[in-house]
Amino acid sequence: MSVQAVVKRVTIPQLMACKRQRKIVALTAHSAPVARAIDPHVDFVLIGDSTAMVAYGLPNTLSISLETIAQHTAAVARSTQRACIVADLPFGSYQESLAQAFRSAGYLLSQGADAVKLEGGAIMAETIQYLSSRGIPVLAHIGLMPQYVNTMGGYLSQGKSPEEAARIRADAHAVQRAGAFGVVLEGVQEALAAEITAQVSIPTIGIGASPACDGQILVTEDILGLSGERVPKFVKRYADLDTMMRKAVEQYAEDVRSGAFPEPQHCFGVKST
Ligand SMILES: Nc1nc(=O)c2c([nH]1)NC[C@@H]1CN(c3ccc(C(=O)N[C@@H](CCC(=O)O)C(=O)O)cc3)CN21
Ligand SMILES: CC(C)C(=O)C(=O)O
Ligand SMILES: [Mg+2]
Repeated sequence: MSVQAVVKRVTIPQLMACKRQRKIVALTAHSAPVARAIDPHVDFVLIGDSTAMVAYGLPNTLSISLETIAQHTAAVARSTQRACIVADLPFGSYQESLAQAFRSAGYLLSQGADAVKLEGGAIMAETIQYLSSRGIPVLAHIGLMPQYVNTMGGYLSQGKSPEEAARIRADAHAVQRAGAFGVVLEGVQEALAAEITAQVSIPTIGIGASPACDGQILVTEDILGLSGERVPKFVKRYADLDTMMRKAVEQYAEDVRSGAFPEPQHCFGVKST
């Protein structure tokens, strides 16, 4: 029998049980080093379609493929032991039909995801019901939905008018009824987030949605200072890794040019004859 300690991943029922007990902590990751760094500290890690923007320099999240999300999901799953793995279903991989959604979500689970996330409320209820009743846990994402950037006309906070707030409230109830294990609330005001969090029995995960939510998620590059100057208003920067990287690379370049690097300890011994 192995003496190696078996670290069990956080399960979906464990995440659900956090509701009103303790805050759920989540961050995004798409690479091994970031996944290793966040694994001990988060309840779940999201392989977000924001990878399109923060890792591939694309202008929005619309053009990242299922295959690319799958590759990053496999990398993150290999590099973590503890955190639950949630992968974003990218734009175009689930809206066409229930069969397409199951095929895409099933593929992400085969690559190491424990659950998938998809954008949409009432409009996606049938899909959420289809997947969750067939063994694929679904995290819903409502409010500001980046895959709707073209119909919204930008990344605008949602639920400001009473009609919009009522729609988001109805979306939260619809995804709960459909079987979502949780719901991401993005870019909604505190009063609405607090009301939804109090009304639904599944955990709410906020991003730009106030401390009233049952948990919080942010894009890791944003908190590390690796996503450029323009970050959403809701981001808090905890480090400036961009400056650290630039300084390290500048020093390396200087050392190569001056001959200060490599030193003897960086060289393989030359056998004297
Ligand atoms: N790096 C990164 N971080 C994110 O949080 C993120 C992504 N990328 N890509 C996908 C979406 C896009 N997101 C965004 C992007 C910008 C704003 C933003 O700047 N919003 C304005 C408010 C606009 C308004 O309501 O008028 C802001 O000032 O925060 C919000 C969410 C969140 N997601
Ligand atoms: C909720 C968030 C952070 C998301 O969907 C993403 O990073 O793609
Ligand atoms: Mg996303």
